Amino acid sequence: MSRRFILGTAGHIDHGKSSLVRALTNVDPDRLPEEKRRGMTIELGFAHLTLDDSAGDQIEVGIVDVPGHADFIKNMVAGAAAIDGVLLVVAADDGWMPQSEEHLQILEYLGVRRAVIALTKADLSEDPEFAVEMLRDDLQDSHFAESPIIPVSSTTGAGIATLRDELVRMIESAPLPRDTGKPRLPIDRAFSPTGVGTVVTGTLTRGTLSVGDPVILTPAGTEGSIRGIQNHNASVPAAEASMRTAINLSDIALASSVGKRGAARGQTLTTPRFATTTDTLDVVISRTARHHISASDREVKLGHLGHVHIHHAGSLHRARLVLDVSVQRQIEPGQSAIAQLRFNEPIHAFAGDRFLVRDGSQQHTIAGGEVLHPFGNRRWFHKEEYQHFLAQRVENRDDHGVTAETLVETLVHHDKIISDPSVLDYTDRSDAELNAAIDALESNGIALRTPNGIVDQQWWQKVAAKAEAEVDAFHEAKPELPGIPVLKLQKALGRAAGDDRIFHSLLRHLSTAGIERTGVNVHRAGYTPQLPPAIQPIAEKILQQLDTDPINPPTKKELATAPNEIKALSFLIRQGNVIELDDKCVISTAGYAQIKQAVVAFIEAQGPARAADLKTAAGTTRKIMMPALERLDADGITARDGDFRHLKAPQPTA
Ligand SMILES: Nc1nc2c(ncn2[C@@H]2O[C@H](COP(=O)(O)OP(=O)(O)OP(=O)(O)O)[C@@H](O)[C@H]2O)c(=O)[nH]1
Repeated sequence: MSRRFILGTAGHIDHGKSSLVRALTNVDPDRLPEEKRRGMTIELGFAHLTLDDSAGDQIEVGIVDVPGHADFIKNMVAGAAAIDGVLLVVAADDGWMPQSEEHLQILEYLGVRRAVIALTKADLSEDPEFAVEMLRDDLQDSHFAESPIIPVSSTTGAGIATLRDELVRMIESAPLPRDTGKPRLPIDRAFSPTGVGTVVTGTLTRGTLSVGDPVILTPAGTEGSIRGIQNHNASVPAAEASMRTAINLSDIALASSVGKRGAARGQTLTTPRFATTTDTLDVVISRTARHHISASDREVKLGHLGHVHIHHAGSLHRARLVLDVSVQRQIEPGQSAIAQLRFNEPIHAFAGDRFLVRDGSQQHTIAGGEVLHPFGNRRWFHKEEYQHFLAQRVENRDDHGVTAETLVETLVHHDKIISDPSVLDYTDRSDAELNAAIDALESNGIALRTPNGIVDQQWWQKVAAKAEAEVDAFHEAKPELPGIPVLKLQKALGRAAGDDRIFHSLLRHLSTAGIERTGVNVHRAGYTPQLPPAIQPIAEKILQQLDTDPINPPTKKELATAPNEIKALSFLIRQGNVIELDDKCVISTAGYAQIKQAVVAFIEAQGPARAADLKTAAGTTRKIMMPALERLDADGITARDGDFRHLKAPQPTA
């Protein structure tokens, strides 16, 4: 299989980027009539180059030619957001210019780490070697300080072969494209050729998209599916990570015809699993301390509550910058800071995404950043624990953002419960990487998988121990009750029980410690309620009083008024020794049986009867008979028909 690489171009206007791409590929990347007329690149241009690697295999290079003019920085960022390496172009006759510097800073901010520098128009330079030396100075204190500098001329063809060799070397030294299985395609162009529907183009940064896949445009939230895929003008069944591709969409129109819900640059195409948007990003922001930084750029303030423009994955958003003012109110050149970006509109972002910060007037590129947590919490941002959570993320990063283990560990430490592990979907880490991280954290005693989420293991054990202690304390304090009511236990456990699904997991976990739930109560397995010794005689006395004249028992009030008497009577009712007829009357089981027998005998002999006749037959009072009959109805012995009760026919057994 041939290797793929997305190469961006960068450099000051008229330094010869487009000519160089043409010399390398024989494709003219300036495709707009206006570009031809004005002789400069406005939109992103795309070309395709096939190189041979050192083993003779092919490398498919997608070239994104970005505009050099200062007015078109937005387009430049859209192109640079998805590139694997850069061809930085500097004209030998002009040297390092403002957009050479700005592009270099943008590339650094966006995390581009591989470059070949082309010193173009070498034919116009009297001393190309001196020009190379000067350029080396300009690149000092940048990530590209050691990158190869190749003098070339697109006019004479000099140096082009060497440049190709250097490009191959750079590509071979780069890691293979990563596939996290999380497809995202930031759209750089959207158009609607007659008879074909909507076509979008872009670089699929991760994952795979296949013909027929359901897709969603984010942040618009418009659903559709993939009708066709092209790569370098040929139809393919699927697009893979790091592939420049054109996708023909079903059910998604162009933005111009359906307002903001349609396809346009700035939207990202993804699958429904990854379509959640956010309006608050927790980030780390850095400002360069380059020696070339201009005085006017240096003076731009980047402070707490300032308005900034954020370029991210080809889209541009306004945001409010929030800093932890206990640490700093400003980010000066050369400084980094944890910050929160608050947007007024939804944005689609993953942890690990890079972005560019430009000032409110869009005149200056002032900083770059990386997303630490895509679902920031505005209320918590200033809290110490939250700052700690973010600081840990800053410290444990690699080229793809926060490491998988830190992503999980910091989240369980801070939240204690990840009840919705799908937040981990929004990271530049595959499911396999995240699962391996969770396994490692489980074996280190840090996290624990429960059926309903991932929890902080130590905290979970503490909560489980507290729950056990609550159950035992309840049995001890109220041995006559079957167990602690669920709601009471939930309240005692606070946050742990706030999420019903997690509380459910906790109860399941507790079953291994011999704790069970029956109905609304949680208790030790096999627990039998019993009255405290001091109350037992009271219960016996109540039973005696009820047995004296079983069908004409004393009322509840007559039986129990003192707290211990009430406790004893409630216990007898719960245990089934005494039947509660209504809120005033109780009766012994023997008394109820007598009434039942009298009612059944009377109706069998006389047919359906009125309550008054049944009361006389049973020899009790109306006060007892009325609720007793309702109870007999409920028990399926009798049934009511107007003023009459008849016996309920026994239900056929199945
Ligand atoms: N002599 C000479 N002229 C060159 C060379 N490369 C480019 N040019 C000329 O320089 C001018 C600008 O070249 P482009 O390739 O359009 O420059 P660009 O960097 O793509 O410009 P933008 O895309 O608008 O930023 C054109 O007139 C080219 O003919 C070269 O190697 N030698």
